[in-house]
Amino acid sequence: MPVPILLVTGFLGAGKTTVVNHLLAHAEGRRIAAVVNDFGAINIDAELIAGASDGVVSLANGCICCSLEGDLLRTLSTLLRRDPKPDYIVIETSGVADPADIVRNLMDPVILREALLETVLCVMDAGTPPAALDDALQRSQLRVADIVALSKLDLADEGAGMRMRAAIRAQRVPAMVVDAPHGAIPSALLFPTHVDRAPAPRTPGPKRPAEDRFETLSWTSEHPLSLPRLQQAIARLAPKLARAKGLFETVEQPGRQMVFQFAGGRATLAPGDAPAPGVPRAGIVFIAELGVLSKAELDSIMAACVADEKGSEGGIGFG
Ligand SMILES: Nc1nc2c(ncn2[C@@H]2O[C@H](COP(=O)(O)OP(=O)(O)OP(=O)(O)O)[C@@H](O)[C@H]2O)c(=O)[nH]1
Repeated sequence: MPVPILLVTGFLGAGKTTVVNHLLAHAEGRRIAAVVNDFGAINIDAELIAGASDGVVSLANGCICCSLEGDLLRTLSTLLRRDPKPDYIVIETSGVADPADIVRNLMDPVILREALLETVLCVMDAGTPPAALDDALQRSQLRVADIVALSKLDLADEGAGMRMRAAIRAQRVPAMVVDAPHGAIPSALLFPTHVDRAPAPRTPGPKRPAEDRFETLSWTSEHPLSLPRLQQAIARLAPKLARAKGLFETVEQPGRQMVFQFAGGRATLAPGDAPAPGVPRAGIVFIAELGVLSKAELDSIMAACVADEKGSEGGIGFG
């Protein structure tokens, strides 16, 4: 029987990695291989998921819906030659990927013989303003979904879940909508329980012209970062950012890696795993609309996080 594929899509910072991590942490004996695509040069997602599973393949520095489509197909072929074969394959797209193109790529005859797209899951921040669903990329991510998972309901106001459901219905998306508190979705919804049931092949829609709308800027340092100075830097950068995430040591707690996330205008900091040998002590990926943030401006703002001079107080608070 073909190996079922779960494709996880959703806008920048929606909560895709959180869903995949939850799924891998609750695999209950299933062999789940994960393919993770970050379109920046540093694949932070792969590092965040690596702790939860051995079978993570990272595709970075490009998008699997366009520039890395060949890499995706090669990766899938390699996974399918593994002995034992994975029971399921999860593909997490980057937040800027158009899943319709990936669905088309998965129709490759070599892949189709051994693996079939079973479910497309679109993760959606429940606090997203309904008007954002008019955006072509977000619409495309919703349109191919079989299931829409509402994330971050705990952060949104009371009516947000209802409003989002109504906005999704208004887009005539036929998907089932479920809540995904901190990434939790019943795995029975995502993977078939009767493995002898082959999913039906899909008909991919017409190809959309590629649109370069976002760019990623990576910043690394061999020094730990000062937390108050980082707060000031993020406060300056926030109006220009669509998303940022990174791993670094801090001056305050050297030898311990912190996970930094900036999504939906909210910054958070959490303790991470021990730093991997050979990686820079700080690595952060910043995603902005094209032309909004230059590397020179980013470098000069971020340099202050490791500089010697004393910074002033005040900055963005970490949630
Ligand atoms: N409070 C809360 N935070 C959440 C929830 N789901 C995700 N997050 C947080 O949202 C931020 C972004 O989540 P990710 O899972 O990294 O988002 P993503 O869609 O993989 O991001 P990209 O791959 O960069 O597009 C992280 O700080 C998560 O911890 C949730 O249900 N509740």
